[in-house]
Formats: sequence, structure tokens, C-alpha cells
Amino acid sequence: MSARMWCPYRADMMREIPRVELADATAASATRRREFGETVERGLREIGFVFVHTRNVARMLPAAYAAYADVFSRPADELERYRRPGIHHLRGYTPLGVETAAACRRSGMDGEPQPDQRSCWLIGPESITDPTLPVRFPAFYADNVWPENAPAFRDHTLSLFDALNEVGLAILHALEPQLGCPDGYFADLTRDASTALRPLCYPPITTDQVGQVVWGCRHTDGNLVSVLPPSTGKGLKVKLRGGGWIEGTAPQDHTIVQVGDMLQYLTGGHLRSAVHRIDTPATPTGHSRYSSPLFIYPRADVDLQPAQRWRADPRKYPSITAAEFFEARLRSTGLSATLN
Ligand SMILES: O=C(O)CCC(=O)C(=O)O
Ligand SMILES: [Fe+2]
Repeated sequence: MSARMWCPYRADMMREIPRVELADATAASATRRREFGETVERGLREIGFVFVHTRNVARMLPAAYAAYADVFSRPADELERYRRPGIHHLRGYTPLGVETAAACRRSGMDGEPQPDQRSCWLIGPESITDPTLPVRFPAFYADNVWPENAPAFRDHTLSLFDALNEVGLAILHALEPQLGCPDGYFADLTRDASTALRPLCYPPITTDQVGQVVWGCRHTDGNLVSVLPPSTGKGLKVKLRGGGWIEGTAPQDHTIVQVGDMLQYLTGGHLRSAVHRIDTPATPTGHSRYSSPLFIYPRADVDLQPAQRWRADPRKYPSITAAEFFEARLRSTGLSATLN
């Protein structure tokens, strides 16, 4: 049986992103823990997304987004100092127009590349226990770049990094029995991970820009799982397996956990890395939209080849490290100035 056959499209497939209560992941009741794991696994297999209820994260957002607004509204010549093209923009600030999702590179308006209309910052882990990793993978484990006179930005992003990482790791842990993985499998894979938090700023849309620009072109995420707290505005849409798009905006107090290409690969296609996009509003808006996904990665030297139990064709799923997988991905998003 090929890995593809694990999840053929069926008419009774989920068409709505399921919701789970994070506290159930560690509930005293074994039944609640099992049901939590089953719902998470089904949501990530059939849609690729799950909404996780946790007030802890929602509480942190107003102050974090205020700090983002302060930094992203700074003068262009100051922000320019925080750019790091030499490490493929993996740390610090990236302005509008640098990132272009692969789909929009091929089929932008008038055949021209259509860059995403958003700027971002990338923040990596502050401490790594294995000192060889930054030597072997300097870009993936580069030091963080912090804006001057913005202690709130540093504090809030680091707190959010930890809180979102905890949610993502709890979801991965709950998947272990569902996927037939040993206990602690994902904790092992993500020890000294090259995980990154990405504060994003989608600028206001003027009358002229309505229907002419994309905030975020359709794409899949290239990592293990993404953990996305509620953004300050709507726009996120998710493509279903059977076609059609659904609303991806998280309900109040919920955080999205979604499968990335690496987890899809690792499970031989069993879990689904869903295509998603960020639509611009249909009418002009004077406000920026802020969001803050955490991209959880494995350690850079982890081999992503699916385990035997997935019966994945090795020609389709050859041995590849997380770092190699990531580099291939960078080339397709316009972020790799020096990799080619
Ligand atoms: O801003 C959002 O809602 C989603 C962002 C996203 O999909 C990404 O950065 O990969
Ligand atoms: Fe994404």
C-alpha cells in the first residue's frame, strides 16, 4: 500500500477545523487524553489545522502587538540596519517585497512575480546546548538581532516564543501514540531546534491596492508545525483536501496548530501540510494587520526520511536532513540571496 492511500479524500471528511482544549492534553482522565490525541490527529490528517483553546497565549497578545506596531513603524533607514540578507534573512528585519511564495512567483498578476505584501522579523532560540550546531549551521543558529530602544519587543517576543513552543510541543507529544511513535519522539527531534518566531506586519490597503496586491500568497509552511496565535485581523484561508477554501481565523482564545511540509514528509504524507493564504480586505483599511506565527523545526541535522511504518516509497521520500530540506525551501521563497 502506498503512503498516499492512508488518506484518500472521502465525502465524510472534516470540513471544519476541529477545536481542542489544551488542558485535556494532560488531563487525569485517560479517556480525555486519548480523545484529545484522536481529534488532533484527525484534524491534522484531514485538514492540516487544529484550533487549540488556551487563554495563556491570548492574554499576552495586546502588549506584544503594541510592541510590534512600535518597531514596524520605525523609519526605513533605521529598519534597514536590522536586515541580514547574508544569512538569508533568517534573523532580524525583512521589508516588503523580499518574500515571494513559490505559487505567486509562477503566476503573479500579468505573469510577473507577485511578492507578499508584508514585512517581518525573525527570532531564533536564545540558547542552544550543543555548541557545534551554530558552527555547522551558522545561518540557522545565528544570534538574534534586536531593535534599539525596544526592550518591550524583546521581552514580549521571547515570552511568546516560549508559550507558543509549549503549545506546539504538547500537540506533537499528543500525536506520538496516534502515529505509533515512542514516547518522547518529538521532544528528541526538537531538542536544540532551529525554531523561529516571526512577527509579521501586513500594511494598510489603499483604494488603489484593493484587489491588486496579496498580503500572503497561497503556500504551505516548510517546517514541522506552525503555532499561530490570533492575529489582529481576518484574512487567513485554508484549502481543503477536496477543494474549496474555508476560514482559518482562530476563534477567540484559540491558537492554531498546523502541519508543515517537514511533518508531512516525516509521516510519508499521512499528515497534511495544507495550502493557505492571507487575503487582503475587500475594502481599503487604514490599519496594519499583525500576526506572530512560531515555526517549530527539528534540530537541523535530523533526518526526515519517513520511518518504516509509513511504507513510503524511498524514491519519493529519500533521506534528507532538516537543514537540506530548509535550504531547498528557501530557494523557492525568494529569501535565499546567496544559496544558489
Ligand atoms: O499571518 C497569518 O495569519 C499567517 C501567516 C503565514 O501563513 C505564514 O507566515 O506562513
Ligand atoms: Fe503560512
